[in-house]
Amino acid sequence: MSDDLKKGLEGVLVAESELSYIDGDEGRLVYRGYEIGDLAERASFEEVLYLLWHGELPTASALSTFEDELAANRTVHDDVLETVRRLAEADANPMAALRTATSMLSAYDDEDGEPGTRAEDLSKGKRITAKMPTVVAAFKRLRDGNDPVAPREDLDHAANFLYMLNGEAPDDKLAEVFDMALVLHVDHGINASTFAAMVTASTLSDIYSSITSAIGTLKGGLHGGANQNVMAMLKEIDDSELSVVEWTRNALEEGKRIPGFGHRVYDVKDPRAAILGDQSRALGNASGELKWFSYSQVIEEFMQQETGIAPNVDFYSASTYYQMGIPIDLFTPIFALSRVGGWIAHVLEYQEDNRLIRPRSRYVGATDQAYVPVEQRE
Ligand SMILES: CC(=O)SCCNC(=O)CCNC(=O)[C@H](O)C(C)(C)COP(=O)(O)OP(=O)(O)OC[C@H]1O[C@@H](n2cnc3c(N)ncnc32)[C@H](O)[C@@H]1OP(=O)(O)O
Ligand SMILES: O=C([O-])CC(=O)C(=O)O
Repeated sequence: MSDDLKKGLEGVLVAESELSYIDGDEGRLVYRGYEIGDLAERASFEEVLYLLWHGELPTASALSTFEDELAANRTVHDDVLETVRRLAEADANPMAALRTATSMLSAYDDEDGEPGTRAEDLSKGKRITAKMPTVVAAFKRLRDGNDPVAPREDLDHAANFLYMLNGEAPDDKLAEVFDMALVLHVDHGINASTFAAMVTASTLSDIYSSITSAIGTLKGGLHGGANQNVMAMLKEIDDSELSVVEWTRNALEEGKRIPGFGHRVYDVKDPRAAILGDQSRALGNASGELKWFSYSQVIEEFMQQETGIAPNVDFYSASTYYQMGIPIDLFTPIFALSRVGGWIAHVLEYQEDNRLIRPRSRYVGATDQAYVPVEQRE
């Protein structure tokens, strides 16, 4: 492979950004100058959304207005709920259902501005961000044979989602852990799904199209879909006769990738994995069942020793969400409920100085072929 061909666009710079800084050697992540650890511990998801979209942390009154605006936009149109019901009855993949419903939401967003402008994309982006949790929670409830629970405006984004999912308001601790997870997942440079959103936006398409592209891209197992695969692995290990180390060693010997490990940018442990690992351990301690955290820790140590490959964000989010009682196939939709904030932020930033994104491939196929009519082909 020659030097000018960057398979997977590795290391290729496509934009300047003030949104998130990643130091892959030190394991450091910063949103607009603020360390991820500080934000995870001290800021709410709404505050971080505001920071990403507006460039600075909100004042108390700006935050309150912003929270109210999001909360007032949580309800989704009955037609969309009806489609979600059909998708649930058809046992659709939850990410596919979210992708379809998010796309459908655009038909009921009657703001008629100019796509590709900040005003239009920000106001629609707020509505998408407000409504996606309602879609995911409704899908889960309908799939379980329950009616959807209408959103509550008096709860914050994290607590309201758990309320709509379970039909009862979460205790403060669970709401806090979930809010922290939303903060940790909201942005991460030009990852694959963010790039997908930017490619779509760069054609001057609309923000619903960008978010729909991004949801489809986040779904895959090499990206956001890995969090579900991590939990499936932990459960498979639990069901097997093998020790955690034996299972992991066999998987590596069979040439399998261990979900939740490795990263295009980090050479060391993802800082988000460290924070989520603490949450996973704390939940295990609180319930008295440390199995899922312990398995994860053994895998991490073994992977470090055998391969030097460290965990990424998806590794400990899996056991964290599982211990919160969240169904495994909702882990990636939950990632999307957070990352939508980053997708919107990058679209807004890129469109300040938009240029169509259009890379090239090197043609290595045949040339000078003579066309043969179909009846003469053998
Ligand atoms: C939110 C997120 O998207 S975080 C990432 C979530 N994805 C996963 O956890 C899936 C598992 N991880 C992977 O498949 C990869 O590490 C990726 C896709 C994340 C990054 O891939 P790339 O940057 O293309 O790395 P690449 O595929 O070149 O891997 C480099 C080497 O590490 C190995 N490697 C990378 N990840 C793993 C893994 N999880 N398990 C075992 N080996 C791995 C590869 O086999 C390769 O080895 P080789 O050079 O001997 O062939
Ligand atoms: O940055 C990436 O390539 C993947 C990732 O960790 C994320 O999207 O959060």
